[in-house]
Amino acid sequence: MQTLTVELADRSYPILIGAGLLDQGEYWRRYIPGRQVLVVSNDTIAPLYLQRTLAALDGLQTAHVILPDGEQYKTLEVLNRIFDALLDARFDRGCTVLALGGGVIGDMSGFAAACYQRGVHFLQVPTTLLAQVDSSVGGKTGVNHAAGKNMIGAFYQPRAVIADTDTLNTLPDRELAAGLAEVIKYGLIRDLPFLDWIEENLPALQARDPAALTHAIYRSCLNKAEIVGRDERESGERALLNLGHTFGHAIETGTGYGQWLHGEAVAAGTVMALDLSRRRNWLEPQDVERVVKLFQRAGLPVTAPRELATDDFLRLMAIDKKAKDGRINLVLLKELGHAVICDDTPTELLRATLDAFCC
Ligand SMILES: NC(=O)c1ccc[n+]([C@@H]2O[C@H](COP(=O)([O-])OP(=O)(O)OC[C@H]3O[C@@H](n4cnc5c(N)ncnc54)[C@H](O)[C@@H]3O)[C@@H](O)[C@H]2O)c1
Ligand SMILES: O=C(O)C(=O)C[C@@H](O)[C@H](O)[C@H](O)COP(=O)(O)O
Ligand SMILES: [Zn+2]
Repeated sequence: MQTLTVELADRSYPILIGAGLLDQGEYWRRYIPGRQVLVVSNDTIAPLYLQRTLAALDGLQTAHVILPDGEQYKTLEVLNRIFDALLDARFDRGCTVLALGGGVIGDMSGFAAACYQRGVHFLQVPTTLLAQVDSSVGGKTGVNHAAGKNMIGAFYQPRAVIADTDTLNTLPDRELAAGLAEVIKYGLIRDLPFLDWIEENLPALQARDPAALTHAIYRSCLNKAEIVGRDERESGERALLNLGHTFGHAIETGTGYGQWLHGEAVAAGTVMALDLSRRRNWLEPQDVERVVKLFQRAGLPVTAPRELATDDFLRLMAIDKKAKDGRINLVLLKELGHAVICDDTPTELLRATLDAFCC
C-alpha cells in the first residue's frame, strides 16, 4: 500500500492506494469517527462492490442509497435522494457519508455531506481511474446545472481517500481512457518527466498492469495534493488543474451531459488549449502534435463535436467559473510541463482556434 497526505492543517487527510483495500477495513475504518455510515453508490457499481463495502463496515450502523448511473443524474434533484436516505436512517451529525464510485458519485456524496445538518463526515472510496487520480482528492464537490458544469457545490474535504486499485479491473476500456486524460494533464501542467513516463508506459497502463497503474495514481495524487495543499479554494495555482476544462465543460454542457465522458471532453479541450498556446507562439507545432498522438494512442478524442459552432463555444465558455468581470481566464502552456493562467488572450486568437476545431 502507498500513502500520501493532503496537507491542510487540521483538515489534512491521507490517500491510501493499494490492491484489495476495499476488503481491508482494518486500514481505513479508523477514518470513520462515529458509528453511522451511509454508503452512496449507483446501479452499476453497487452490484459489484456494495456487499464487500458493507462487510468491511460490519459492526457499524450502515445504510445505503443507490443512485441512477450517469453524468445526466448529477443534479440537485437526484442529490435529494441522498438526503432522503440520511433522514430515513435517522442519521445524526456524527454520521459519515461514504462515496463508493466514480467522480459523479464522489462529487454528489461530498456535496451531500457538506450540506446535511450543515456538515457531516465524508469518506471517498473511488472506483474509476479518473476518480482515483483526480476527483476524490481536493474537496471539489457539487452537481451540474443545465447551464453549466459543477455550477452548484462546495469545497468540502474528505477524511480519507481509499483507492483500491483492484476495482479498476472491472472498469470499461472507454472509462479507463477517460481517466488517462486527467493523468496526462498532470504531466502537461507541471511534471514533464511524468509525461515522458506516460508515453513510455501507456501500453502497460492500458493492459492494467498493477504496478503501472499504481505509479500513475500515486504520481497524479502527489501532484494534485501539492497544489491543493497550497491553494485549497482556487484563488490562484489550483486553476492550473483546469487545463482543457473551459473548452471541455463547454463540450459536456453543449452536447448534453453524458454524451461525452468528462475525460473525453478534457482531452479534446486540452488539444484546443494547446492549439491556442501555439497561436500565442508559446508551443511549437511539434509539441501539439506530440500530445495529439498521445491522446490518440490512449483512445481519446482530439477534435470538437460536430454539433458545436464557434459561437456556441463562446457562449458556453463565458459561464466558466474562472471568468472574472466578463473576462475568460484560460489555462495555457508556456511549454510542455509549464502551465499558466491567462486573462489576456486576444479574442481573435481564441476565435481562430475555435474556427479551426468547429465545422
Ligand atoms: N471533484 C473533482 O475534483 C473532479 C475532478 C475530475 C472530475 N470530476 C467529475 O467526475 C465526474 C467523472 O467521473 P468518472 O469519470 O469517474 O465518471 P463516473 O462517475 O460517471 O463513472 C464512470 C462510469 O464507470 C462506472 N464505474 C465506476 N467504477 C466502476 C468499476 N470499478 N467497474 C465498472 N464500472 C465502474 C460508473 O458507474 C459509470 O458508468 C464528472 O462529473 C466530473 O465533473 C470531479
Ligand atoms: O480539482 C480541481 O481543481 C480541478 O479543476 C480538477 C478537474 O479535473 C475537475 O474536473 C474539476 O471538477 C473541475 O472544476 P471546476 O471548478 O471547473 O468545476
Ligand atoms: Zn476534470
